[in-house]
Formats: sequence, structure tokens, C-alpha cells
Amino acid sequence: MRLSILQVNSEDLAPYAIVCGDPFRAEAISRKLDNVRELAFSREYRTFVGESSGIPITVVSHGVGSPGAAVCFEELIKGGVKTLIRVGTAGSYSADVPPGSLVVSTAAVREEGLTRQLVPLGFPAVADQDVVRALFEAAQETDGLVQKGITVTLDAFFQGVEEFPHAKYKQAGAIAVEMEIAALYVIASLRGVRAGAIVALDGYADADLREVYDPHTDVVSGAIEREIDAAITAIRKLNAWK
Ligand SMILES: O=P(O)(O)O[C@H]1O[C@H](CO)[C@@H](O)[C@H]1O
Ligand SMILES: O=c1cc[nH]c(=O)[nH]1
Repeated sequence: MRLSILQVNSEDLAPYAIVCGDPFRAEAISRKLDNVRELAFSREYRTFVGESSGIPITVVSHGVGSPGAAVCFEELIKGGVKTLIRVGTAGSYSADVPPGSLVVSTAAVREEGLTRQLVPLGFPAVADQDVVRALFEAAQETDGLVQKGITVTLDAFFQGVEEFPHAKYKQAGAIAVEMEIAALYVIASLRGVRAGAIVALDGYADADLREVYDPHTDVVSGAIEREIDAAITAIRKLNAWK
């Protein structure tokens, strides 16, 4: 089956997929795999397929924001992907998890506009427990801080005149904010597949991102390297557990 937006054939996809915002990160992830082939680069969606320890893995970039990412997740699932792991970046809510730390998202606050068009807001955006366990174990095997907990998914990146809801979600116990995990978790639940996410913290959520946002520091690059390794290791664990 031809997937019309990703521009790939479903027969070429693997049951495990690693997804990320940035097409260049997708390429970096693919470089960690064996027997890699680039299948397509259509819009923001760059798709590779390769193997780790003989396990086929698809890697796809989904761009920035939940609506575009949702299109990618839906097509991957339609194409036969059964486990999706997002490898992203996020802003921290706490000095306890400073930039360079990793966070495994157990569930996401639905502060975006997409998922309420799919299912009522009372429906949770929650990760698959086996994927969380595999990601957390794998991340702990890398050097550096890793925590697991609730993340927030927001549409807006730069603040306007409205207050961002960070203070109340921090008070409620959330640990980081990004832009696509809630869409991933809701769509995975609706379509009956597994999903999880790990993010590298690249700064603080309450900073003025127009002034200070820089995800290209050595500290962040090191954390992204660690989360990529953790995601691939997590897939090897999940494959061994089945
Ligand atoms: O690094 P990625 O995976 O793109 O994730 C985060 O970075 C982007 C914002 O710069 C948003 O997509 C956000 O969710
Ligand atoms: O959405 C995001 C992603 C990375 N860093 C942030 O502060 N916010």
C-alpha cells in the first residue's frame, strides 16, 4: 500500500518506529542502524529503514507541532507500525532536571488543539507501560540524569500576550513541555498500538524562548545522543520481552 503523505510503501516499513521532529535527527538516528535505506523525504517527513541487532526499525521525522505529527503517526499505523517511540526535545519545569537531562514521558497533558478534535478531553494521553519501562531502563544504562513522569504538550512555542500554563502544571507535578507527545499517545490508544516518548531537555520552559532558545549546545547534543541510544536499546528490550 502506498502511503500518500509519507510517500513510502507500507511493505517497506518495520513494526518498530522511532519518530522525531527534526529530519536531520532522523538521519542521525538512522546512522546508528545497520543496512540503512532512505525511503523518502516528503514535506517534513523523512523516512529511513534499517536494523539493530537484526531487528528492523523505521525512523521518520514528523516536523514541529501536533497536527503535522499526527498525519505521520496515522500513516505509520495504517502502514503496519505497531510500536512508536518519540525521541524529542523539551523544556524543563524544574532545576531538579536541568538541560541535558532525559525525561521518559509516562503521560501527557492535552494542552494542544488537535486531540480534542478526535476524542473528548476526558480521554487520557497515556504511554504504553512496557514502552515506558523499556525506555526508562535503557536511559538509565546511559550516563547522565534521567527521570520519568508527566509531560505537557502545547501548540504554542513562543509566547504571545496570553500566559502559558506552565506554573499550574509544574505545581501539579509535570516535569517538561514539548509539542507532540499527547497527539502520539491519543492516536496510539485510538488505533490500538503502543507508544512511548523520551525527550532531551534543552532549557527551561519558563524562559523567554525568543531570547534564549538554543537546542544546539554540546550539553543538548550529548543528551540527544543518549536518548537515541536509549530508544534503540528499548526496542531491543521490547523485542526480547515479546
Ligand atoms: O526536537 P523535536 O522532536 O522537534 O521536539 C521539540 O522541538 C520542537 C520545537 O523546537 C517541537 O517539535 C518540540 O516538540
Ligand atoms: O516545545 C519545546 C521544545 C523544546 N524546548 C522547549 O522549551 N519547548
